[in-house]
Formats: sequence, C-alpha cells, structure tokens
Amino acid sequence: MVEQLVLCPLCNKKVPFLSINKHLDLGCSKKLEISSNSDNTTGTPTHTMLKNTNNSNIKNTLAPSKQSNLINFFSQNSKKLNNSEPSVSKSERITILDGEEEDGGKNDDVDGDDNEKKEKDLISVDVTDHEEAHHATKNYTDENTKRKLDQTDIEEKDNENRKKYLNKISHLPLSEKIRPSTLSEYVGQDHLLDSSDGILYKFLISNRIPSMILWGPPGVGKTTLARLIVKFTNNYTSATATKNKYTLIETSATVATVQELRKIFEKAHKNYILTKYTTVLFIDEIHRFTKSQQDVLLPYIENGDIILVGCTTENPSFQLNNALLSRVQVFTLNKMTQENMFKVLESGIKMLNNYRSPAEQLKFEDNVLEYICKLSNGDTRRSLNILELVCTNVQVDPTKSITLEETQNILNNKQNIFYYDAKGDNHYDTISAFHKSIRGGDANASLYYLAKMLTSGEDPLYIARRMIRIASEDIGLINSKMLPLAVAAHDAVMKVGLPEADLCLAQCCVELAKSPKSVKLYRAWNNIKSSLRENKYELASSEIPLHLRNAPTKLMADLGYKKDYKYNPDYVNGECDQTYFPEKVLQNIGLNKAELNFLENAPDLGNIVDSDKH
Ligand SMILES: Nc1ncnc2c1ncn2[C@@H]1O[C@H](COP(=O)(O)OP(=O)(O)OP(=O)(O)O)[C@@H](O)[C@H]1O
Ligand SMILES: [Zn+2]
Repeated sequence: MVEQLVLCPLCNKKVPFLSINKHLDLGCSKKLEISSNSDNTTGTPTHTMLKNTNNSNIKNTLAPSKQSNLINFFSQNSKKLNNSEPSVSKSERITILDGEEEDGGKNDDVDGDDNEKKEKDLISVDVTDHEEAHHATKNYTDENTKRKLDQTDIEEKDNENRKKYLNKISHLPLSEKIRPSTLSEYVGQDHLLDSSDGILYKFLISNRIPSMILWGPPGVGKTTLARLIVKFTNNYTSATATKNKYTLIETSATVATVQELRKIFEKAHKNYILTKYTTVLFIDEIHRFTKSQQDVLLPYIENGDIILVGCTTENPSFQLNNALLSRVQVFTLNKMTQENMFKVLESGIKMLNNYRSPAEQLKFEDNVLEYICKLSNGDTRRSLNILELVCTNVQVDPTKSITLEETQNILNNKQNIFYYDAKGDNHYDTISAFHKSIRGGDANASLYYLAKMLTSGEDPLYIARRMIRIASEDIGLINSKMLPLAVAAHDAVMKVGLPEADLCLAQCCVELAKSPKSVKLYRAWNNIKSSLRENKYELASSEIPLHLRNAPTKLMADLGYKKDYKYNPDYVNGECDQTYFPEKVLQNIGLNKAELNFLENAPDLGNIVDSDKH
C-alpha cells in the first residue's frame, strides 16, 4: 500500500499523513520521516532529535583552544542541569513567514527581497539555538518557586553535547545566548505570570492563548514572552485543560505587507485543517501598522483562524484602532526592576564565563552591576550589550574583581552611545520635551531637541509623525496651514531621507514653534468623543434624522427618507431653517442649545503665542 505523504508545515519535510501530529509533537524528529509508521517513540523529544534538524547553518566560531575550557565549566555545573526543566518541542518551533516561499518555487512577492529572506533565516537560527540554551545556562529557575515549572522532563545532556551547543551559539550576541527558553527562566512580570494570580498565566493553564497586545518598554522581554507563551501552553498538561495546540509565526509590522499577511492567514487555515494546530501570529511593533493593515487582521482574529500577539512600545490606545483593541487583551509589561535586572546580568556573566578559562573568569564589584543597570534604563538587551562590551575590553586579573572605575573607563570611550537611546526612555523624554518646547513657542529649544534626536539616530519619521500631530493638536484651526506643512515634512523624509531631509524637519519645527496655538479643535474633539462614550443626550443611540438620509429606493422614499430635506444652494446664502443633530438629541437638550456647541465650549486660555515671539 502506498502511503500518502504530506508536507510538514513546520519543517517542510515529507511525513506520512497519519503520522503528522506525532511528528509535530515530537518536534519534527527524523525518526518518523524514516520509519513512517513506527509508534514506539515516546512523547519526550530528545536532544539528538533536536540536533538532527536544521542547525547546519550555524557557524562554529569558537577556537579549539577555548573549547577545552568548556569541559571544565560543565563539570563544575553539571549538577545544576538535571532538574525538571521542560523539554523543548519542535512543534512550536517558530516558523518565519511562509516556509513554501523559502523553497524558492514562487516568487511573486514584491517585497520579499533577498535581505529579508536572510533576516528570516537568521531569526530561525536564533530560535533554534535558544531552544537549547537552557541546558548551558541554568540560572534563576531554582529561586523561582512562585512560578510553576513547565511540566515535561528533560534529558540531561552529556558534557560533549553541551560543549557542542556552546560552540554553536558562540557567534550570537549575549542577549540571544541567554534568552530564556522557559517561562520559569523568564524574570519579572509577576502580575502576568505568577502561578497564583497572574492574569496571563490563568489563560495559559486553561490551555487558551487569547489574542493580545503586549505593551511595554523596549527590552523587557515582549518578544521572548510571546515565544514562551506558545511553548508553555503546548507543554502544559493538566486534567482539566483542553488540548489545544499552537504554532507560532513571527513577523514584524515593519516588514509585513497586507499581501504577506494574507499568505499567513491562508497558511494558518491550511495548517489548522491538516494538523489542528492553531496559529499564533506574532507581530512585532504592531503600532507601525496603518489603520488599513490593522483592519486586515480583524476578520481572522474574529473567526479564530489566527491568534494575534502584537508587541508595542507605544500606548496602544493611541496607536491602535478601537476595532482591533476591542478584540484583544492588552497586557502591560512593567519596566525591569533593578533586582530583576541583576538576575539577568548575573546569568549573562555566567554565560560569558563559559567561554573563559578558569584564570580568566569574570567577577565584578557590586556597584558595577548597579551602574550598568542605571545606564540601561530597564532595557535588558541594552544592559547585556553593555556588559558584553565591558567584558570584551577588560583586562582580567584573577585575583581581583572588576571595579567601577575600570568599567567607566571602558565605557567612556564609547560614551555617546549611552546619552541617547532611540528605543528607551530617552526616546520618550526627548520627544516629549520637543513637543512641549514647540507648544511653549520656544523655537530654539525645539531645534535643540530635534538635533539631539536626529544625531542620536532617532527615526526621522517618528519625529515627523509627531509634528503632524502637533499641527492639529496644539495649533489646529488657528493656523491650518501647519498641518499640510507637517505632512510635507514627513513626505520630504520619505522622498529624500536623511541627512538631506534634516533641514526640512527643522524648517517645520521652527514654523510650528512660532505659529499661534489653539487647542479649540482638540478640546472640542475630546468633548464629542466623551459625550458619545457616555451617550450624553443620547448622542450615541439616536437615529439619524430622516430628512438627512438618502432615499435611493422608492420604499425608502415612502418611509420618509430625505423628506423635507432642504438643499442649501436653493436658498439665499445657503441659509434655511433646518436642523442636523438627531431629533432625540435636540429634545433632550431642550433649551440648553449651547451644550451642542462643542467648538465654542472648548476655550483655550492664553494658549496663543504672542506675535512678537515670531
Ligand atoms: N524577562 C526576562 N528575563 C530574562 N531575560 C530577558 C527578559 N527580558 C528580556 N531578556 C533578555 O533581553 C533580550 C531581549 O528581550 P526581548 O527581545 O524579548 O525584548 P523586547 O521587549 O521584545 O525588546 P524590543 O522592544 O527592543 O524588541 C532577550 O534576548 C533576553 O536575553
Ligand atoms: Zn516537521
């Protein structure tokens, strides 16, 4: 009998149709591909299996002399490595966009250029790597008694395997090397993940991943959390939980076109039919999606084809539209505390020491870590980068700890990197100071902050977008020419790019600062929105007046649609006696007609810049 083979959606290998689920559960192991019907495999993936798959493109960059040191390290630490860490199942291996595309068959995708593909490859390599990472760095799990460990057991790796593993990941940045591979290694965010009252944890142990937005500052572990959620949910077993299985597709709002999203939805749908795995679609920087891109997601979230996990550093209520927000849970990730940052840094040091001989082992004085925490402002990735920079440049004296002074000396040479962090707090503080300087009419201070941001690598479009907002929010009706000017500055950046467009931004910035200001429109708009929310005077629930409706059919005309509508051009100066608010609202208002004068009820006191400041 000829067996029917299907393409595995995760590893793209041919697998017997009847074995596809087992194959996925085993983490795309080779065993099933070879001996198709064998059922004698246990549910626990082993590392040999993991190794069998796609690690071939990982470079081994560790010099042989260093390799010998590794054995030493491992024998010191092997005791710590055999506890109840969960196993890693390839079933939730992250697939980057469409696996079929990588086969090179069809290349109808305009945006899918080579670089992007390379980037995708890179991401999948990283993930493969970090799936094994916890074997080499078993760090703070033991202290983490609050959070339950992921449930499956893992086989202890022998020294040889660990050494190979360290070689394989040696080229990765430190933050990738130690990226947590289980929820129990994930530091912080107890309000979400605590096993007794973490709100997200509750979802996961009921085997449900809700569509969600993870909102938090850079480097607190949003991406990491998204990956771990999928892994944890798949591995978690309990008597009551259902057995939904999930697979992850990662993309970023900066690269995913609508076309690509549609491909993902199609793939998700097919995967579900074939494997019953629901696709979790991770979209990094989701605030960068336009409204129409956000809209594309809605029906698929609604019908369950995908579960959306969107990440953003920006306040979702400003950056995402309501239709999307109403379909997702918003989980806020808090800035890392110093204590948590220490845990991460300590595991970073352990990892770096893996690659050092006993004589070169790194030790730090306490205040050094404190200093690094301060510099990195809660951004974990940044703190690890700084640590790595220091460790690469420091002269180790085995008898002494590295001092604050030594650290500062090393960092001083690279200082300007640290004054401004385009993704961190500086980014918010500086744009805020910029906005306020314009509002206050101080053109010079505005220019100063603009220059500070641009020379530090801030995204010029981010600044341009903010200026568009300022043109309407702070200037508005009193000088409507500012809106097209700001849009033109944005356009200039799009067309010309930096450095040439810097002056265009500067020009717009000065004009905005010097312009008279008015928040009349801004306040009126807010009033209308809140009145609608509260259904004040039944503004939200009232019917559109019949005379203002269209009557394209006879039936509608018979129902009174458009009846008695007065066409303004037929009246002298367009003036006629006609109302436009719903009748119900007008009744509710009674004599208080001024209540509906949102524009005039929104005074701005002294917000207009004195003309001699111009
Ligand atoms: N909670 C955490 N516990 C342990 N390590 C963490 C944690 N959060 C972040 N890290 C470390 O920081 C690195 C970056 O984390 P991640 O990419 O998840 O952050 P992010 O919030 O998505 O950042 P960004 O907004 O810049 O993309 C990880 O590779 C990991 O090494
Ligand atoms: Zn597979």
